[in-house]
Amino acid sequence: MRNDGAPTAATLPDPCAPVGLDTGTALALILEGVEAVAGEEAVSPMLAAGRALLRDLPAPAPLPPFPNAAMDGYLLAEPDLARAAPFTLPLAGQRFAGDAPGEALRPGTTIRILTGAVVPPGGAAVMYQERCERHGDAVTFHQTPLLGANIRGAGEDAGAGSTLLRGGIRLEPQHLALAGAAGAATLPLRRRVRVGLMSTGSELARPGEALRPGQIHDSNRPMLAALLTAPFVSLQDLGTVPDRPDLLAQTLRDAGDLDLLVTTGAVAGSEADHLPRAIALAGGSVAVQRLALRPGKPLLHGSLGQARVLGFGGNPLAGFVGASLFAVPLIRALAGLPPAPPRGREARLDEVPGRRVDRREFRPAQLLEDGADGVLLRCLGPGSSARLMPLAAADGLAELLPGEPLRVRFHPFASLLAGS
Ligand SMILES: Nc1nc2c(c(=O)[nH]1)N[C@H]1C(S)=C(S)[C@@H](COP(=O)(O)OP(=O)(O)OC[C@H]3O[C@@H](n4cnc5c(N)ncnc54)[C@H](O)[C@@H]3O)O[C@H]1N2
Ligand code: MOO
Repeated sequence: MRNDGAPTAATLPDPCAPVGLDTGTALALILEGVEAVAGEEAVSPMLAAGRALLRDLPAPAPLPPFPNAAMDGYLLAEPDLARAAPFTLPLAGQRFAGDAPGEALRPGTTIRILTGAVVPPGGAAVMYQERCERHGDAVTFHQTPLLGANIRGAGEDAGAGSTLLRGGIRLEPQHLALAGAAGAATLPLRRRVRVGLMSTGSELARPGEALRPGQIHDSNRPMLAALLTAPFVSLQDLGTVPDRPDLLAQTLRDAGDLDLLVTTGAVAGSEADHLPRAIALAGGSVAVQRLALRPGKPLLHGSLGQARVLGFGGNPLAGFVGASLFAVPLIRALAGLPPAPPRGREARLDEVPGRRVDRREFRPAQLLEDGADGVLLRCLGPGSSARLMPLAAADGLAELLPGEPLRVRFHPFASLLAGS
């Protein structure tokens, strides 16, 4: 934790110091002691996609609950399955999906039955209609079905009381079909992770506001809001706050209950970087670490009340990389999901990028080829973490590997989103 006021040799980061902490160690520190947020919400399966289920979901009844037809056709009783086709039977009724089972099927008769309709007692097989011919009140069968043909048995999918979904899983469409089939009006979900987003900098004007000399508009909050949005996240926008410890501290005090505060700017340790002090004024405790990472060398990490705090450098690409490497795994851990830091895919570059550093480095990259010969990328832009146009034109980030001129790992943008 550094103090406000004039910088001293002790408070300024030393540019000649060894490159810094590796990102794996930094993530381990960030995740140390993190537990999934406590608190439960009952949520309709219509709105539950992408969130963690807290408890096992048992089947309240067998699935399907009754034997039913798997095809549109005609129902036969067991004694009639011994007949040699073709043979003709009188039509004794009909069952559509949603009808009650009704009377038992009498041997020597057939009934019209549609897919999903209850098979009444005595029904032994459905012959699908393509092998039958109806003439008024009689049906000729051109094929004899086997016992049980085209009948879905009660409980064949799941028995009553069996576990349909395990607690802890992230609910995807395939799981929600089962939750729907079980008739669950709501599911017990972990409450959303509350994430606050704040940009710091006296140079930042509000959206729609004309720029005064020396001002720019905020790129980081819209970008981070998009990166960190997920079904299991509730975002709170704390806005842009000038480099003043009192205003920063007041904003933090007003923020309410957060699980994670994500900030950008004011981490390099200059005399205008008041964020660590403001967090201390608001009752928190943070430290700025230097990482072996570009962009994103300075990283602020600590806590404020119940909330974890992560602060990234003000340059937009520093925030992009920091959020992808640290904020997304932390949010996932808080949401009770595996933190899964981005792994990327093997790829190669079409040419050696200039201005490389010997540490983990990320560059905006365009996908040139993705075929049998692997993934070929081109780095865009001059490698400046302030440039936005190369980032917007890219398909993802290329992770340059120390000592490897052309071999990289490719992180498509979609894979870096908290909700991916
Ligand atoms: N002498 C040194 N100077 C700098 C170093 C260093 O190691 N020694 N590191 C550079 C790197 S790398 C970064 S990243 C930044 C980190 O500095 P801060 O986190 O204190 O960020 P600021 O100074 O507030 O801003 C840096 C840069 O980014 C612009 N910015 C800030 N917020 C936003 C925003 N929300 N939207 C768009 N742009 C933003 C800001 O205007 C500055 O241009 O320090 C370097 N300097
Ligand atoms: O964090 Mo700075 O943007 O490394 O380049």
